[in-house]
Amino acid sequence: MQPASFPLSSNSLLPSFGSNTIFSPLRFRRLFPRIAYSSSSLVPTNHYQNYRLAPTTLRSTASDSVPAPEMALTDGQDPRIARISSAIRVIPNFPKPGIMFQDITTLLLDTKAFKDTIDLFVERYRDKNISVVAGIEARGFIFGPPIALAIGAKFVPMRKPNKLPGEVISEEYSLEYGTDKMEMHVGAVQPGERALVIDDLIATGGTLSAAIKLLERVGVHVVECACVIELPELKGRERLVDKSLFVLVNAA
Ligand SMILES: O=P(O)(O)OC[C@H]1O[C@H](OP(=O)(O)OP(=O)(O)O)[C@H](O)[C@@H]1O
Ligand SMILES: Nc1ncnc2[nH]cnc12
Repeated sequence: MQPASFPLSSNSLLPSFGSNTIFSPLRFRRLFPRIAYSSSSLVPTNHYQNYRLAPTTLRSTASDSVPAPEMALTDGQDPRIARISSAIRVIPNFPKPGIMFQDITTLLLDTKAFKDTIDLFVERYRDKNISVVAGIEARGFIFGPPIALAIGAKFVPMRKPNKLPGEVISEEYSLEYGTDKMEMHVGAVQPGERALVIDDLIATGGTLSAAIKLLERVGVHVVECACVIELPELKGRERLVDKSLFVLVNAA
């Protein structure tokens, strides 16, 4: 039996920025200036309603401020990461004015980048005794199942209210204005199981923290949360408190 929290240390395949992030936009801009992310600032107000475009240009990200030795690791960065990052499209003003929407549908069109994304997660989580991959609606349903199949875990959907047909347990979580709810089928997981929670993106962290609470309420050990993209300005990572978060790309 493995210890409750195994060390997910970085290795040569998956260099880290100190936090569990393996891509920084600053370094990416240096390497690929023509396909760098739009340099928006994101200022939180509430959930989606909130990624207001501030009228500034470049700004540093959390990843930019990590100590030099950690940055040096990225020189040997896995070449798959740059392709994944460049395959993600940013759509300004969707679904509301001021929001820079990180659109992963273009990543799904790039068969190599999509496969690399899944492979990077599988390389990290195989042999970690994970029996549950919990995917968050909607885009966690895209990345979760192939990872679950590859590591020999079951896939458990974490859904928005009134979508699951069976008996559910729910967890309400707060947005800046109002609340939302996440649901999971009763009996989908058993106490003592080890879970990975997967979504496409972490912004404020409210969604992931609700998923963690839901799983922990029924005695599941959440080994780690994983996302393709992090919006570091929104500090969602802090909301996960002591839970480890692994992301592939930081969007600034
Ligand atoms: O970290 P948070 O601030 O909680 O935000 C992250 C969530 O927001 C997005 O989903 P969205 O709410 O757009 O729902 P959808 O996947 O159904 O479109 C994203 O896919 C995450 O699930
Ligand atoms: N900027 C963003 N792009 C995509 N999904 C999001 N969820 C919350 N903020 C988002």
